[in-house]
Amino acid sequence: MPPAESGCWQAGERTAGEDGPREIILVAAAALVDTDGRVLLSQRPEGKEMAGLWEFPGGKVHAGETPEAALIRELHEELGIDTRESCLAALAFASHGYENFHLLMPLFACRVWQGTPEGREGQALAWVRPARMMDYPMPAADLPLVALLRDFL
Ligand SMILES: Nc1nc2c([nH]c(=O)n2[C@@H]2O[C@H](COP(=O)(O)OP(=O)(O)OP(=O)(O)O)[C@@H](O)[C@H]2O)c(=O)[nH]1
Repeated sequence: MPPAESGCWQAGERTAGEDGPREIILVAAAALVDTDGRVLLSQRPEGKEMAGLWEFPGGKVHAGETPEAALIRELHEELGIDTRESCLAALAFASHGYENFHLLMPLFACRVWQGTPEGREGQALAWVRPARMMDYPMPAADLPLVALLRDFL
């Protein structure tokens, strides 16, 4: 198929970076996968930006932190579970321009952790098969990752 007729070409008439540079925010996220192949999604609580949307657990990487260390810290803080760097497998990344910032988000698969995930910050949790993730509204950055999870998991 000629490039000009393919979906990605049609979807993006604007050139990336047209609006000038935006701050790049580095966020590390996890696809926690259970023994049935379901992935844990966490609902963003009221009062936060993008409240109500379902996302992969994780959060911003602090200065001086590696993405893996940030993710281990966030999983403990948000869900009360413990995992190790050796249990994190780099799976994919999202690179997405939001209005106020550009999100760069490595996504790690994790199948081994200690503890039972619970919404320590009051957030709802759901174990979801990748094929059913379209039933859960997610941030725009995550949509390409959902397609990858369907293929990889
Ligand atoms: N954890 C996570 N964040 C995501 C995903 N997709 C996505 O666009 N984001 C965005 O990444 C940004 C950083 O996430 P965060 O959880 O640390 O941010 P936050 O708003 O809670 O900020 P805070 O840590 O200052 O409270 C948010 O704007 C969030 O919406 C995702 O799948 N997981």
